[in-house]
Amino acid sequence: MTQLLASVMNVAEADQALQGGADIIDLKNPLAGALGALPSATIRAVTQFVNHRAPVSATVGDLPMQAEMIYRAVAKTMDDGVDYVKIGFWGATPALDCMKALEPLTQRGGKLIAVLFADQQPNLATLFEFAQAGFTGVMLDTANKQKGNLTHYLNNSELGFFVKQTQSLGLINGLAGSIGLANIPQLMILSPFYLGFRGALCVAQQRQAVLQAHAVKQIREAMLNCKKDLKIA
Ligand SMILES: O=C[C@H](O)COP(=O)(O)O
Repeated sequence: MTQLLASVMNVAEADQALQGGADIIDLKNPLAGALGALPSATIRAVTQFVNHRAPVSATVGDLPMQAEMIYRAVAKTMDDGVDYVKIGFWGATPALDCMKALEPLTQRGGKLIAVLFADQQPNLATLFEFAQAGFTGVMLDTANKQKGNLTHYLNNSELGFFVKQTQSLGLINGLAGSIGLANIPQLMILSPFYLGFRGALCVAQQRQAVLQAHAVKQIREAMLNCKKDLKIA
């Protein structure tokens, strides 16, 4: 079953996300960009609060593709005790030096998820390089949250290729990028490992507003209903 990843910014929102049925709690500061990082203290507090009821991931910030800086941010976030660390690989071609620099951390057991941006024409033929560097997964998101959602940039055949390709490489995959209820049927057909949400879970669908349990529940139910429909078909 495709999992529901909910991006939260504090303990209260993590509580709402769990009450609504989120499968993965993702820590992110939506006030600081697409992959805004939260302070260590918040990451630790939420991880402690979740207490293994769900896996926890955290983003390292909208960092430039500088290997040393990314290495330090990922190592620090791993030390905060999360299960997965999400790292943005901006631009069309993923920075090989950054990928390589993170290899010692994947060898130490770090579960890293690369985030590629659908609105930056990502080269989906390079996914095997993430597998080679020991990454646990790759997800698609959008960098510009004002300009359309994931499905505006990649059609279902491209998204399906991404899901299949990651699966065949043994990578988990995720689809996100200003998606909401209306996109669920189209994306569930692809059976991704998870769908990621923030804006759709918040008051007035504004990603910088407060996340609410009932919105998480609505998304959860829509995903479950799609799964049932797929089984019947
Ligand atoms: O990781 C998933 C994201 O937090 C999605 O955020 P968004 O739905 O506001 O684009």
